[in-house]
Amino acid sequence: MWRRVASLSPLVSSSKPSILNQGLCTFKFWETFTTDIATQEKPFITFVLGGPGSGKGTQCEKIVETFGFKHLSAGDLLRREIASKSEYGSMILNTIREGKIVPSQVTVKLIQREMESSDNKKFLIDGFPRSEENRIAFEKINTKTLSDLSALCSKVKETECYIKEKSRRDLMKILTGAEPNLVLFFDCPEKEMVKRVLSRNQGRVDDNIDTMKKRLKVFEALNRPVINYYSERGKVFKISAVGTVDEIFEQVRPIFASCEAIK
Ligand SMILES: Nc1ncnc2c1ncn2[C@@H]1O[C@H](COP(=O)(O)OP(=O)(O)OP(=O)(O)O)[C@@H](O)[C@H]1O
Ligand SMILES: Nc1ccn([C@H]2C[C@H](O)[C@@H](COP(=O)(O)O)O2)c(=O)n1
Ligand SMILES: [Mg+2]
Repeated sequence: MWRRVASLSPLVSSSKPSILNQGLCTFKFWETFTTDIATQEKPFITFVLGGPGSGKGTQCEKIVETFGFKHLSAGDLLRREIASKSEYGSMILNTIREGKIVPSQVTVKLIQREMESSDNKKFLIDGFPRSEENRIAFEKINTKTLSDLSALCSKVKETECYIKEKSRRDLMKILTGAEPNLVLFFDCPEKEMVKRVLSRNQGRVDDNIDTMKKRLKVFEALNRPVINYYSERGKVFKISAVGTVDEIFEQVRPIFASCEAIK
């Protein structure tokens, strides 16, 4: 299970060591602290990107079946909010109808809630980040983790346990997960995406030609820069989304099959 930093806090609330046993305590504390962190399972995060109707959701189902990921579709989480008539429901509905992007704090909160309540640590985050704003907001979840850890380390110093600056930084690196492990990009011609969306038949409010035109523009203007950002960091696997579902999956399969981290 993915354990959160907060679960470590009881470790630092133990009473201050006496002068005599301080060295031993420091050693034991450090050993326990680092072992606990090292054995912590970091989430394995895959972002699944591509234009509207490129087949992200369809391929995610196959990845789940084959590799046992937890699938989190940002669009599905937002539609669930609409259906549950939550406080943001009508704002989300209007935004989706307009083919625009819902404010990041709403979407990130929904994703974060699902991640934190999942026993599965392998996540497929489908349709997110849709914009640079989304991407940066997601990174901030982890920055918060970082500052939690910073506070934790200061507390450790207060109890006179000795942590070298370098160790502290290494620790932070181990615990943070701001970046996805990899990004799948389903590359599909616009004409094909339009055809697929207009014949999807799932009663979605955005599956009509007017909204679709807007979504395609938003994809180019806001989502493309995110794909470029991760491309520059060598994280993007570009997949040709033309062909049968099985043919496309045969391009996806080797990416995960060769990935030791998810076994
Ligand atoms: N390779 C394919 N060939 C033909 N049709 C496909 C293919 N893959 C998916 N589809 C169909 O195209 C439609 C869109 O697919 P899907 O819902 O997976 O796309 P998506 O990228 O998740 O879209 P959105 O961003 O709008 O949620 C669905 O009706 C799906 O069954
Ligand atoms: N990160 C996201 C993901 C989705 N939305 C909104 C806007 C999309 O057009 C709509 C449908 O998403 P899909 O099912 O196509 O992935 O949901 C968003 O605002 N932000
Ligand atoms: Mg989808």
